[in-house]
Amino acid sequence: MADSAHSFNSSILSMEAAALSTPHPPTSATAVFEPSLFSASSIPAAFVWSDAIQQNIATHQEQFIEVPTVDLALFREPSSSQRVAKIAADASAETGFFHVVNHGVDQTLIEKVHGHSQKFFELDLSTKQKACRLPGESFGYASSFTGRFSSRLPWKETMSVQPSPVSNIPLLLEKALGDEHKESSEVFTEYSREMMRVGLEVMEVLGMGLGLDRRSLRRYFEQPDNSSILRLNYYPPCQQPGLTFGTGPHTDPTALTLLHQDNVSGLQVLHKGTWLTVSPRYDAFVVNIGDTLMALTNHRYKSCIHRALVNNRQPRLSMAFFFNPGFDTTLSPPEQLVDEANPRVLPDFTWAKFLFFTQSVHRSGVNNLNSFNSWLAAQS
Ligand SMILES: C=C1C[C@]23C[C@H]1CC[C@H]2[C@]1(C)CCC[C@@](C)(C(=O)O)[C@H]1[C@@H]3C(=O)O
Ligand SMILES: O=C(O)CCC(=O)C(=O)O
Ligand SMILES: [Fe+2]
Repeated sequence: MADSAHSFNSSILSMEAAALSTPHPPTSATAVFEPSLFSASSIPAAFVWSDAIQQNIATHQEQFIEVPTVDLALFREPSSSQRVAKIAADASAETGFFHVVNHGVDQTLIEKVHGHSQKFFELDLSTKQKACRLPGESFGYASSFTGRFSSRLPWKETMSVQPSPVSNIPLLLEKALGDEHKESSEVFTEYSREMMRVGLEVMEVLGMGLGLDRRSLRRYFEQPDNSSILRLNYYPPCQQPGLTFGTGPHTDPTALTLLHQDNVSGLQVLHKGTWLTVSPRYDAFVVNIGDTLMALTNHRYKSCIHRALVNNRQPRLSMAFFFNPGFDTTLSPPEQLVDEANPRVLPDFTWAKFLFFTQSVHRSGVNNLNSFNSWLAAQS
């Protein structure tokens, strides 16, 4: 169970929240994530993670992973599409992640998103808090989730926006912060549109990789009410980086994550029992299979266990686009993925229900689907 969680209060989910669970009240903030902390020689106890200490992350010899690469330009060539789909499928069935290149997203747009994200996080804390994630909401600015969780706080600030079905980007930037943030709002909107295009194309690759037709997975994500999330992550320097995590070990509950990291390393994935660093690659997106896609493929593809480390030298920025089906799309695997040898692992569910679970019942970690399955069983 979560240490504590706000109720999730989107209009779509609030009725369900009321019906399914008594939301936990927010705990009082145990530590304020303000700039003086970034140079403090010791960090507050609420940020200390025992698994970081046990695993000696401070002194551990860093190893790098050779990342499988999925080339979308080659996928578009009929003669090589099957070969590319196989690379993606093998990677997704093993560690649940790969790089995607030749994605067609303008490099200048990516640079602009980094620039506008940087500009946002460099604002005064009091200004950022004007776009604050309110109790019960899942969008807006949050520092370290103080209030939502009381221990194992992540060493990060985040800004989360929803590009569709109804975009809250102008509301969170222009309306909360002022007209001078209009350009940031436009850049994040355009980037989200591009991420949805790439997300759909990757779904085609992954569908074909299962031996199915191109639309077999893509069709779950095509409706205009898709509920993806753009989350900007900012990891300030930390003077005791071996005691904490920027983002703790977890799988993404979402369907597919398209992540772009700046040139500071920090992202690690668990590969065959070993934590390996994913070197930043500016021309590529890191694609993570999330729990929702694992469920939708009847566990053929595995959600990727990953985490982000912090360092004591420089801030790090990453942009995660969590690509999701519509809130109410029924997540029932394509029939070809279910047979006697591969019986259904999970019952049907909707992204709305799973999102509610991750925001109000369970704190996301490495075992989200099992916990969700038990919770669903207890509901019925
Ligand atoms: C639906 C979501 C919940 C989280 C944001 C998106 C997808 C990833 C989830 C998260 C990043 C997994 C690690 C823990 C978490 C609390 C975080 O550190 O941000 C998660 C997000 C969340 O619950 O807000
Ligand atoms: O910052 C990173 O590299 C990873 C972030 C992440 O895993 C997330 O936002 O879900
Ligand atoms: Fe993640």
